[in-house]
Amino acid sequence: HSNREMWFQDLFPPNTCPINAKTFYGIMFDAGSTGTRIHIYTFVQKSPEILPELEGEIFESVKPGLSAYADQPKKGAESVKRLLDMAVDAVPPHLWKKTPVVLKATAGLRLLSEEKAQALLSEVKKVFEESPFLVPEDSVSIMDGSYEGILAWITVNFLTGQLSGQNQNTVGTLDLGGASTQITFLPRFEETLKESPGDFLTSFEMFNSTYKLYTHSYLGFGLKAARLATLGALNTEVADGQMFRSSCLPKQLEAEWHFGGVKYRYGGNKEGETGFKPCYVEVLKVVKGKLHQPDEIRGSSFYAFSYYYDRAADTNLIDYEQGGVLEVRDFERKAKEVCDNMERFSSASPFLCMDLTYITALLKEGFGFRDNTLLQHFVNW
Ligand SMILES: O=c1[nH]cnc2c1ncn2[C@@H]1O[C@H](COP(=O)(O)OP(=O)(O)O)[C@@H](O)[C@H]1O
Ligand SMILES: [Ca+2]
Repeated sequence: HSNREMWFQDLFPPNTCPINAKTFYGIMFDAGSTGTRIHIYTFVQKSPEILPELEGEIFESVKPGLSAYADQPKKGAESVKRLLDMAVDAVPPHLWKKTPVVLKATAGLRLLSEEKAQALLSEVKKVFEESPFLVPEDSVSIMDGSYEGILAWITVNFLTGQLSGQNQNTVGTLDLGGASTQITFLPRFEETLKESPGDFLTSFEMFNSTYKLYTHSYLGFGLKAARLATLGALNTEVADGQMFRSSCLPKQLEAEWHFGGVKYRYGGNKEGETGFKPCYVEVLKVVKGKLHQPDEIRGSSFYAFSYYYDRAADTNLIDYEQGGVLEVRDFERKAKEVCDNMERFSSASPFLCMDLTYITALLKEGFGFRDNTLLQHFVNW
């Protein structure tokens, strides 16, 4: 659309003329703990009475996430600026002023101190305000954990057609991020509603139905945060040169790792034990008794994505493009295989054993899933 078309738009009554179909754009940043992603959406409104349709999306991402710039907020904001420059090219200039730009940060920023998180958010806000786009009130913020779970649940159940029509067979969702993990489902039993802590239940309305969902975000239980917890390095002051060791890592390994702007040195149990058994004991300390276990989920199947998907695909449990269905015990089987043959898998990530063991423990001992609970692995969006 160009300015040339505008002068005659008024001549036609709305929705009689297809030229009246309006295109507009929206820019949304997902500031995750491991990376920042931009989604540039194109919508078309064919007539004023119906909801606009999503016509297209441009996606790009950068690593690391904003929280890695905890001590350099301006540099963090620059990483956002580089992505935003793509939107300047993608959106036609005459729509810049009408195109809203928002950024929602998740667990990486939740783990930072209030001051560091705010400094990052306010530098990003400056970048937005210097851009030609529309900057709504509250455009840069940390997303509430329960909203994060609900968003994933809506997306998956909407895409699979469970929210339209009569028979709504909704499926619960499991999201394993870098710093936090979410579980969300629609309770079917009165028991679940009665037994759940009040802040685990959220009602919302959509498409003329009210949904009361069970949802919770566990901060510090994302895959990367769990690595630190297993190493005993989460929420501790790290002394200079301090070494964190684990039986979940290759014996001879010694390396460095940056997370949330902090440098960690870690390595294997040079002298001590290595393998699935001692690793499971270590990981169990991180999850045991720390999560609420709703009885109802033991037998139901769930959609799993993010790092559940990535690690399942990395180890050929599922196809990288297609996804697939797994049982909880498949993760355990794979964890044993990798942990008890670490040399063979050392070309992949040195954390593969720890990650798979953590996923197994989180599912079984954390949430209380059965060995045969089905997990449908949904392609990450
Ligand atoms: O565009 C995306 N949308 C949703 N998840 C994504 C996207 N890109 C990557 N992911 C997945 O999210 C996981 C990383 O989590 P993230 O960085 O969002 O941490 P957080 O949710 O704890 O803040 C990885 O498994 C990654 O594959
Ligand atoms: Ca995420």
